Amino acid sequence: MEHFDVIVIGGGSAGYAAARTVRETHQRVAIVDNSDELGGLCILRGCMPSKTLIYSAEVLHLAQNGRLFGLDIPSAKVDMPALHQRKTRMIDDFKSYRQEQLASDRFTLFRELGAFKDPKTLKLSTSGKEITADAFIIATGSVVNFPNIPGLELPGIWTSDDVLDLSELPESVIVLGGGVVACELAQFLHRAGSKVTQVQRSPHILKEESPEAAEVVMKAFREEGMDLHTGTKLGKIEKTDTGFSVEFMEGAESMRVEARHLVNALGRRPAIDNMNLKAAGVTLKPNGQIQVNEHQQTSNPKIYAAGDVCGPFEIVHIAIMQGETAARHATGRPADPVNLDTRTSVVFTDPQVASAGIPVEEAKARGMELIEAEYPFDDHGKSILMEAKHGYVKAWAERSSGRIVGAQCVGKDAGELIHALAVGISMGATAKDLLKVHWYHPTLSEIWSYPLEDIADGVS
Ligand SMILES: Cc1cc2nc3c(=O)[nH]c(=O)nc-3n(C[C@H](O)[C@H](O)[C@H](O)COP(=O)(O)OP(=O)(O)OC[C@H]3O[C@@H](n4cnc5c(N)ncnc54)[C@H](O)[C@@H]3O)c2cc1C
Ligand SMILES: NC(=O)c1ccc[n+]([C@@H]2O[C@H](COP(=O)([O-])OP(=O)(O)OC[C@H]3O[C@@H](n4cnc5c(N)ncnc54)[C@H](O)[C@@H]3O)[C@@H](O)[C@H]2O)c1
Repeated sequence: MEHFDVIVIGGGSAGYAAARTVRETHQRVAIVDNSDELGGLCILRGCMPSKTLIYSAEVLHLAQNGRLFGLDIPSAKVDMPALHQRKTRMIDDFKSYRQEQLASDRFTLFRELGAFKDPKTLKLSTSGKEITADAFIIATGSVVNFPNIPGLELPGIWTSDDVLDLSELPESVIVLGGGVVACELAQFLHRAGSKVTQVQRSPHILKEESPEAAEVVMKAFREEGMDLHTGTKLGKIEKTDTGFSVEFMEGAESMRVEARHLVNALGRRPAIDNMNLKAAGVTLKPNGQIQVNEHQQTSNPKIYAAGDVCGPFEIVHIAIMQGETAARHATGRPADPVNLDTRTSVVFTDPQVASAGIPVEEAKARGMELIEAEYPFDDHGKSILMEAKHGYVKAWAERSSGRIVGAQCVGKDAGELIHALAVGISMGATAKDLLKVHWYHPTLSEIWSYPLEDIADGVS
């Protein structure tokens, strides 16, 4: 039986980071991955293809609104085959680099599904081979969830994978859900030229974000002409002669919408099917993700987990950090737990929603006494001249010290802008510290100086 120092199950962002980190000190590292194509979700069907398409749609949107900037652009429209080709070219490049890394002789790569036979043995699905290790790192990611909604199992319903691989423009699409995937892809489809209807259960989209932030995005979506329904309860989905219909309640009103295509963007669940985790002594959280401690150890201390399979955030840089922590701990090295108090997140809608640090409500619930300050983009020189007036920046700090504990930016390029505050939060900076920065004029970034000044003035 082949024995390894560490076996990593799953070769996506978390798994590759873990394997690379183990390999710094140990020779015998196996990666087990059963995908048809290596590379992981982020590169193949997640972050990179979606952001490639979303950026093109943003350029198109600007061109179509050329009049706002004093430009006469007679017509601008999407060329779906060209868009698809561009995306494919980019992803081919990113994935071939990752595939080379995974297939290099630094690792032993098994292209099979791994399932535990017992806490120390992994059985491979195709060859039937059994392999053992001193430690395991589970990084198998997530799969699209299909909640129990009548008709959701019908053939032809799309997931994000299908939207990201479109080479023709769909005439009309219903997008179910109001999470990050639903919002990013619904706006992309709308801007590309499809007639989009989005149906969300909660009263506001992006329920992980503040209602104030979601409100800005909802307003922008509606102003752009998207048909957005919130506060709904889904009924049944049916096939029609031309596509699909969805029945739902919106408040007390019974609604029915139709379109040629339907996208299930109702969330993802951990990819743990057929892994026999019970035999390995690995327990799950109530939401189905693998339970881990601060060093990413599962209920079996020799088995770790990292990435979407354990959460709590399905975000690629967190998956990488968790993979590195797991690998360092598994190989007996000092391993800093991932500090979620300095986390960042970005939703790539337009306007974008970006956050850093501890969310304001969470900070208050922990008993922190805060000073909060915000400033709107519609009163800021650079955003006004860029016609980017949706949204605001907001920061909050400990009242006693002025140390910034969190920040949010909703607006154009918020995902870039948030990093100025993310650096400060990660380094424990106060508002006064951040006011030493030479905030260049006129930039979008200099808008941060206004709430920072208010906070610095208010420190008790
Ligand atoms: C449409 C979309 C857009 C996204 N955009 C962003 C973004 O902009 N920014 C961001 O931070 N995050 C984004 N994400 C989330 C991000 O892609 C994930 O958080 C990240 O890729 C998870 O990495 P992972 O290593 O945990 O899992 P994955 O990359 O999914 O890797 C898991 C690997 O394990 C393999 N595997 C599964 N089960 C087994 C088994 N039993 N045996 C062997 N191998 C197995 C799989 O085949 C896969 O290769 C997006 C997600 C989606 C769906
Ligand atoms: N920009 C980014 O960083 C980015 C982009 C895309 C995805 N992601 C990550 O991927 C993960 C998955 O995103 P997602 O949007 O697929 O999932 P999600 O969990 O964020 O959203 C799921 C949506 O489906 C709705 N829903 C679920 N079950 C339902 C039901 N039975 N009836 C009606 N509505 C229901 C929820 O209300 C929610 O609006 C997220 O956690 C996110 O972190 C990140």
